[in-house]
Amino acid sequence: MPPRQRYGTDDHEHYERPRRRTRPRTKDRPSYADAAEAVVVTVDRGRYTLRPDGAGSDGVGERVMAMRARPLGRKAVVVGDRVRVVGDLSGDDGSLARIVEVTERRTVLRRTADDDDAIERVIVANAEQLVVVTALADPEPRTGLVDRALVAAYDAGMQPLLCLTKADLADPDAFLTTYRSLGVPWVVTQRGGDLAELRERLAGRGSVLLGHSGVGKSTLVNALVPDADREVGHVNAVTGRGRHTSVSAYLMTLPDDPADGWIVDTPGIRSFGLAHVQPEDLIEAFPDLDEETEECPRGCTHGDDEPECGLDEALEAGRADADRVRSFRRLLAARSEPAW
Ligand SMILES: Nc1nc2c(ncn2[C@@H]2O[C@H](COP(=O)(O)OP(=O)(O)OP(=O)(O)O)[C@@H](O)[C@H]2O)c(=O)[nH]1
Ligand SMILES: [Zn+2]
Repeated sequence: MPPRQRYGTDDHEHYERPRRRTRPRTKDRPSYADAAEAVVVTVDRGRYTLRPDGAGSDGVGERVMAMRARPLGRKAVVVGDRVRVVGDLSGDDGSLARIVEVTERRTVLRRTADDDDAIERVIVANAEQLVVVTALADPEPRTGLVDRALVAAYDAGMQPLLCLTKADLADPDAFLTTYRSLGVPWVVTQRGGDLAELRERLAGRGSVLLGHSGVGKSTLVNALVPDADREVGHVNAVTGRGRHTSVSAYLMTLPDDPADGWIVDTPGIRSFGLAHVQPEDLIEAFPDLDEETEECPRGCTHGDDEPECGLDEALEAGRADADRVRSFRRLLAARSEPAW
């Protein structure tokens, strides 16, 4: 019986029992049956900003501050997590709700420990797509960085999307040659151009936008979510911290998308360690190549310095495309390049 009904008006017996016998037994522990569901919008030093399902309706705020409750133990709570929450959901100043449960994650985008940060971290949960924002010029695109972002996407089980900005300054063809054989989808954007194609790619799903300073990521975010600055500003006002100083990832629902798509901006993510990514995990993103590695010697990394790699046999036998194998091996090598 749900706990709510234990205190129902029909339950006379419950109150007539001697007091001692009503001592809570294990099965009477709170089950949080009336907890609300919410998504984690941003995380800032132990404080979580949530958007509850049904936000904006009776007594339910658009943005609710919360802390973690004891039942969570040490489990991390990250941006994009679906959580169950109890307590004050009004979102009023000074109110604080409690997160009692984190729903199982569909994807996890993580980064390995790096110089600035000794802990391996999950950056975003439940996103399906990683949008790698790269300028075609000013700054010049850097293949190594794009490759590293792709490795992170494939490892996370996310679909990559190349978003090539500043197409008014340079032609995308030369750059795209590098990615054609991997089959990475792409869109181009330019100053004054419309974002219809990008919006279509973002509709109805969760996407993380990753890009280096100056590539035009903020310009895109502001066009997609005209309220973006105000939203992030509001969170920092509540937490008492300056704008864009401490928030490293921030989730926004797309206002023009009836299918409830959302994006996560990552203004604070400056490095992206990939040491945790194993060749076996990466090659799974390329089933045709994966199949060719079944006979590889134990521990084969599938790199071009491996003496008996199945990928080389597949090339010799004409079963694999040389450009595709070369590109896959370039991604493998990008794991250990410095910085993202
Ligand atoms: N020519 C051209 N310039 C653009 C385009 N998109 C953005 N810019 C310019 O590029 C510069 C950087 O854009 P931002 O949107 O601030 O880039 P960002 O990636 O968010 O960089 P940070 O704010 O430093 O993190 C700005 O001067 C923009 O006006 C574009 O499509 N074409
Ligand atoms: Zn191999």
